Amino acid sequence: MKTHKSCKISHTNHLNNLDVPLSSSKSESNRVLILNAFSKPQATIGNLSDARDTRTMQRLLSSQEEILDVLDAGTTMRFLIAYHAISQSKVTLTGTERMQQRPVKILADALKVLGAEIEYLREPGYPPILLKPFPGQKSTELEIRGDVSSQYISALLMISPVLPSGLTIHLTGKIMSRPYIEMTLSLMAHYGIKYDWQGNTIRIEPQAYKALDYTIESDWSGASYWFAMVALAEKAEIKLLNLREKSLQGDKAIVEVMDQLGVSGQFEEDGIVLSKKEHKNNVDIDFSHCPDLAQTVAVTCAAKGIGGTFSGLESLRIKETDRIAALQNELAKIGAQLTEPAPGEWQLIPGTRSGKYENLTFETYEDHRMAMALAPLATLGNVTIEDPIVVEKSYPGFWSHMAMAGFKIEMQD
Ligand SMILES: O=C(O)C1=C[C@@H](OP(=O)(O)O)[C@@H](O)[C@H](O)C1
Ligand SMILES: C=C(OP(=O)(O)O)C(=O)O
Repeated sequence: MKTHKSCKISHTNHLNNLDVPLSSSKSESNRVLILNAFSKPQATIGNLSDARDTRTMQRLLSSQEEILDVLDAGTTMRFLIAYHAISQSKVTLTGTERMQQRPVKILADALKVLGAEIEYLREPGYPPILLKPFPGQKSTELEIRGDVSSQYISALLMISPVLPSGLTIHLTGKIMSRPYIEMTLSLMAHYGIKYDWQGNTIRIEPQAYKALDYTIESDWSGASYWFAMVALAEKAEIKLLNLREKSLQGDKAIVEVMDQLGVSGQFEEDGIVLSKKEHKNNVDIDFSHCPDLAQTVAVTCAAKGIGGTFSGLESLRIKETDRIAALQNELAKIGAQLTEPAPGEWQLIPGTRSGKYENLTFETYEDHRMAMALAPLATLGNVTIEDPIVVEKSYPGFWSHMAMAGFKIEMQD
């Protein structure tokens, strides 16, 4: 997709008889690429994601360069730090300006306990980061906080079986984004790895990855924007393809969340059919284990006039942008407020401007999820989304799928 200044989406409030193909999961894809890199021979991966973050992971895993640029891909950065920390190569990992503000110290400190030699090239605790050839394993056990990013834990888990003495990881504090840790372990199990998870301790013995073909499911985070469109449209019945009732992705939680916001989901063999139903007037949602759904849900509540009590939003400040600040700014344009009356407790106050909109323009803060969470407002009026190319990070087909759904999409320079 070419870079355009903005994208105008013309108002459409009926979405009918549509099969949405979606992108496949970038979280599953990025893990399977790392696991495949550790396996001999490699497995065949079906339905690998077309997300830029996945394409970047694939490209960098086969690169011989000394400086690897992950762009704005957080999982790619965190997984590759662990991968290269225990390799015999000398590699620098860098990324966009924002990526250089996303913390990696907790992961790097854990890798140093293992014996890795790591240097920060600019700001201590942040990329760019230099990973020297691994001198050998110094420890078989480490402690790591579970309340900042699960990506650090997934990164350590995936290298554990190939460490000469395996690894015991003690998780401390609250465990956030837990389904992503479970996804990592389930995919490792698919590759033949045995693990033992008791309480807050995970033990993985040294063992070989065995390639087994795998087909990646559609992306539930990307699906959430379609749930939002159904919640907000006047009439809607659509099918989202290749989503399974038994999923490795925690963002499948969108089915239960949107059930309260007026969307009924019925699983079929090849996906899930969404239709409209009654909604609640107030909801109480904890996003600790599905942080990527927060923007979709906040925008949907704001536009439907539903009050929200939200928790588990801590990690939103260290993602592609400060997602709390970005939401506060953009929700204000539809008269809604996101406030924090007590630490960690958030209130979504829909305000007076829910209903139909005139022309509204939204900024996206270099964050794909801001663009895709705000786009469903086109069911209520004409909407302009700035910097539409941001969606490429996880869902490059998003605008063309919206066009398929009947929205008139005009890219503007
Ligand atoms: O492991 C993963 O694939 C991800 C974990 C989550 O991050 P945190 O664990 O930092 O919350 C999520 O927000 C991100 O989009 C993808
Ligand atoms: C936070 C996200 O991704 P990452 O951390 O991999 O950049 C996301 O996709 O919303």
